[in-house]
Amino acid sequence: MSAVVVVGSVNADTSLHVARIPGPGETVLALGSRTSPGGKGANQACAVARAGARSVMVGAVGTDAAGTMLVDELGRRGVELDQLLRLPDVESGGATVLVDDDGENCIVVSGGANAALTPAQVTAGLDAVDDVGLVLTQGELSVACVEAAAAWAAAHEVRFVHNLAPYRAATPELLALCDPLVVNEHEAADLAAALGEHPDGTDALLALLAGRCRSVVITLGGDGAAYASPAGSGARASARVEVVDTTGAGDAFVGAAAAALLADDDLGRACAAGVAAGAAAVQHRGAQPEL
Ligand SMILES: Nc1ncnc2c1ncn2[C@@H]1O[C@H](COP(=O)(O)OP(=O)(O)OP(=O)(O)O)[C@@H](O)[C@H]1O
Repeated sequence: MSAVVVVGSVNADTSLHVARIPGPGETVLALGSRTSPGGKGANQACAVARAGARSVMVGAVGTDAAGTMLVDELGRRGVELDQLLRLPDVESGGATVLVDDDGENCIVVSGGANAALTPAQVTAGLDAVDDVGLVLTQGELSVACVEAAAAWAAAHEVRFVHNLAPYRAATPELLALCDPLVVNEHEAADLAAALGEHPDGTDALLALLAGRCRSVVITLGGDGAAYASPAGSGARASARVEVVDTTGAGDAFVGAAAAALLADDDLGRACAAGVAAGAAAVQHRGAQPEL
């Protein structure tokens, strides 16, 4: 059975619920806290599995207790972990997530084992997976690891999907392989600015990025998502739902959309699947639903 292989970060998330997110120099008391599996790669791998597709994780955690928790939790969520390395002498990656009463968040990520992963380990991990149907990456691994995954996908004629989150500079060569590039509105604007352009509005942003990538998706928060590809462009609206916590909404979108693309859905149907998963994600606390 063909797999979505997620080459990405795995973090232990500590989520702190606060009345409001503090400014510089301020201290606030948390109203509650919980530790759960996170990291954009792991969140997306879980979303792929939740969508019913075969999901394989290529990445790294430490040999610490957090690493053991992460392996257990991802396994329980149906993600294949044979290529998730346990690296000695390095801590597992971690993120501290502040979520306020309005569901807004603010996140600090510590790379740990994710930052120690090498491009050669990424390539070896991909080589070891049987029947890779789609390679999915995000911006929390090193640029060199993402480029190694993209190069592997190109060499093996496998679809490459990149979620440029968090935003960072991307080469024209990497962008040209993305099918699609998935970005939110801020990441899209940052990317456009880096290309020396300041297009006004989503349609202009889509047109600009579609010219640099094989296809592009811009997620629009509560408004859903818009897409453009050589086969056509369009938008998928989100259902109006009560927002509890937006953490991981983008990851839920990307994982569900990748699972749909693996099943040969077109980009419009993949966006519809992503929007439905994103709307479900904002209705629970944390990056992933409790099991
Ligand atoms: N308020 C909302 N109501 C319904 N759906 C939402 C809402 N916010 C986000 N979503 C869903 O999640 C998807 C991704 O959201 P968004 O565009 O905010 O990405 P993001 O900034 O990467 O998210 P995050 O960083 O919070 O995980 C949207 O396309 C939509 O489907």
